[in-house]
Amino acid sequence: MATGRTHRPATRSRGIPEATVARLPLYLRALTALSERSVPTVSSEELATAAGVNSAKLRKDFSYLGSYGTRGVGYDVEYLVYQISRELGLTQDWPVVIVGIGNLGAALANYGGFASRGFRVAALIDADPAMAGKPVAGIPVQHTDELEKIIEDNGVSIGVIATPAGAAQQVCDRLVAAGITSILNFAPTVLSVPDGVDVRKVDLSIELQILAFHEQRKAGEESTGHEEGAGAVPQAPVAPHRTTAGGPGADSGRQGPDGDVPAVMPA
Ligand SMILES: NC(=O)c1ccc[n+]([C@@H]2O[C@H](COP(=O)([O-])OP(=O)(O)OC[C@H]3O[C@@H](n4cnc5c(N)ncnc54)[C@H](O)[C@@H]3O)[C@@H](O)[C@H]2O)c1
Repeated sequence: MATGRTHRPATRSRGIPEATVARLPLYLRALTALSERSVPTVSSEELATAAGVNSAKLRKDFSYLGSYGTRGVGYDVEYLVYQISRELGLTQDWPVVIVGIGNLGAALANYGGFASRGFRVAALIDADPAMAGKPVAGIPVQHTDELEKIIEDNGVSIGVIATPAGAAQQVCDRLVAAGITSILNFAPTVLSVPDGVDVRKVDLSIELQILAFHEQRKAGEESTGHEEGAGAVPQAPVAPHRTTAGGPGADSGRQGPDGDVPAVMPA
């Protein structure tokens, strides 16, 4: 964990555990899909399967929201979408800045999923003077010289860092000094931030490494299986499809389909 990183209590001030908060986006994604198909109600079991979590855990999570469903009917999909969106703070617009508009930053800027989830890309910032003024996803890139002014003018509280690792801490420091209190870091480095600033990092290569670990275990199991026929001692079964420790579904005892647990983790 980064030195000086915010230490959040395991339970948020409103009494919702962090593990529950981390699962809310999974429920919301599953519920949004149901809503798009005009499904009016859903049982806890169906929703748990769609979200890739254990249904008892889901019911416990929803009890923190004061949502208990109706016996024999289930949960009202639209109301639950509203409740979870409100709890996650998604009923308001969150302006976001992306710093580092290379391959990844441009891909993020072009990703339509932010806007539909309440995150408006307010500005794109890059240190390369040659990029200044060039539109990416319809937004002109602005130079890092303008960073503080951009954040102030747009009331931005969430920053996305997509710079090379070597520049990330310095970018982070400037973002924080300018008033940013939440950072999503894609650069492969651990950021140090003062108390009160939340950092989440995304590292797809770590996710791949975890998959590689399981592939290796599976391959080992297969070869052991062959030996088994020749009289070898059977191995303990490999745990199916586990996530990164601490992920939203990590303690659920069962996992959903690929991609259910976001490749995002606390810094
Ligand atoms: N987390 C992941 O899963 C993941 C996946 C891909 C890439 N990455 C990381 O994302 C980062 C960007 O990757 P990329 O392929 O887009 O690189 P890139 O070289 O295409 O883009 C980096 C951009 O950052 C800009 N930049 C450099 N220093 C800066 C500074 N101080 N302030 C503002 N902008 C600055 C550069 O001008 C460039 O436009 C790298 O750190 C890379 O390792 C992470």
